[in-house]
Amino acid sequence: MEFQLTESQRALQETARKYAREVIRPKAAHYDETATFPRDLLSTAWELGLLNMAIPAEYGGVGLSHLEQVIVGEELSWGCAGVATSIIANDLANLPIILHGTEEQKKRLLGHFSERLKFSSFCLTEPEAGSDVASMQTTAVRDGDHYVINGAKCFITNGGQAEQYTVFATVDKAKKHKGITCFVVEGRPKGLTASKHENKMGQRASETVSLTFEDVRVPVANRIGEEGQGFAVAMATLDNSRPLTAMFSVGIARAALEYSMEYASQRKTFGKPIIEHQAIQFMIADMAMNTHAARMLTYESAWLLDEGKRNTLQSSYAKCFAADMAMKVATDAVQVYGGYGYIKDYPVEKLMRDAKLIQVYEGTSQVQRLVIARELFK
Ligand SMILES: CCCCCCCC(=O)SCCNC(=O)CCNC(=O)[C@H](O)C(C)(C)COP(=O)(O)OP(=O)(O)OC[C@H]1O[C@@H](n2cnc3c(N)ncnc32)[C@H](O)[C@@H]1OP(=O)(O)O
Repeated sequence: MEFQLTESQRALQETARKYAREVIRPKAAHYDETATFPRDLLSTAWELGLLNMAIPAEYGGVGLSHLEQVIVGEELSWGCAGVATSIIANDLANLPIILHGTEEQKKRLLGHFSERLKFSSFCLTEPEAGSDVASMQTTAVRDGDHYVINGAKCFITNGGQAEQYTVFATVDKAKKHKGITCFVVEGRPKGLTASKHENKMGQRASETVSLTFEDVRVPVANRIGEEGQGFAVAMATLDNSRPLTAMFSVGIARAALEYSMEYASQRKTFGKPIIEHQAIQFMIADMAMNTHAARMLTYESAWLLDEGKRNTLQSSYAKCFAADMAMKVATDAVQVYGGYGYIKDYPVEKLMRDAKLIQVYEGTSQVQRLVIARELFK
């Protein structure tokens, strides 16, 4: 067992850290304030090979291991979790193709992402179904060598920018999860419309929209897996993507810890820097300890995937622990800053707003506990 990064992993970490420090951080407050799409930042990420990390090199992607992806994920989120979510959305959308596509589909549907900066969206969540994926209402009806998709999806990252959509729909509602099927919709066909960008509490740099599908035709050749396999495709995708969202939490927590240490060293009360008060020392010790514990859980959940092992349990351990931890650490950072922590001119209230979303997306903290309990009692 090794507890240190290799030389190439450290080099990759340094590239991502430099990008986060010099490119993301200077503009993070602007994109948070304006809630506009950070295309310039994403363009630089694409040029540096920090976008499309999960697409294997043989299909034109960056081809990083899962461990390498989470190492990068921590740095991106340290820069700004909203920008990190925008960057990673392509990988989430492309994972079903990477994991379950045929050779022909992988070449055709992944290869073009290396030609220029392009976005792809993962369309699973629906207004009524939410966490209960098996209850989705979007339908896909076979019509010759096409399917016709009708329905609505919500909370879709980069949905207004995307040129490709990975969409889950049911071919038979009565079959519940056994009717769900995965499709790739190319381009922006007639009948596919995106709403305005949602006005979110945090991660405001990531674009979130609702999508409506009205008689959207998709060729049978773009069905990923068989009819009825879509639920398993979605669950396997989330097993693969949750380590990254866990690591986003670590990035937020590390930023909150660093800001708190810096502020606590400068701010004085009762004649000494507040870091010399044990009350503050204990808070900062807890912040550091829990950030590190989440990082270790996340490394393990990613390493299992690199070993070709199922990581459902460890992926939910990491996502759940890290998300709840980041919320607590960011809230404590606001406490360390006192009144200034509540003011937007200081950096920590953004971290608290950004952390909250990680307890909600990619499976809420409650869904993670459900998965953990089911895995334990299997
Ligand atoms: C990184 C950037 C982030 C971008 C923005 C974020 C985007 C998002 O948030 S994506 C959407 C997030 N949504 C979620 O995470 C959905 C949460 N819900 C779930 O995960 C599931 O619905 C969950 C766990 C509640 C289970 O639901 P439930 O309907 O009870 O299904 P369940 O009975 O457990 O399983 C059904 C079948 O699937 C199988 N299955 C379950 N889990 C898995 C798995 N991990 N792998 C393979 N198969 C699985 C089961 O074995 C079962 O198989 P069978 O058909 O043989 O019985």
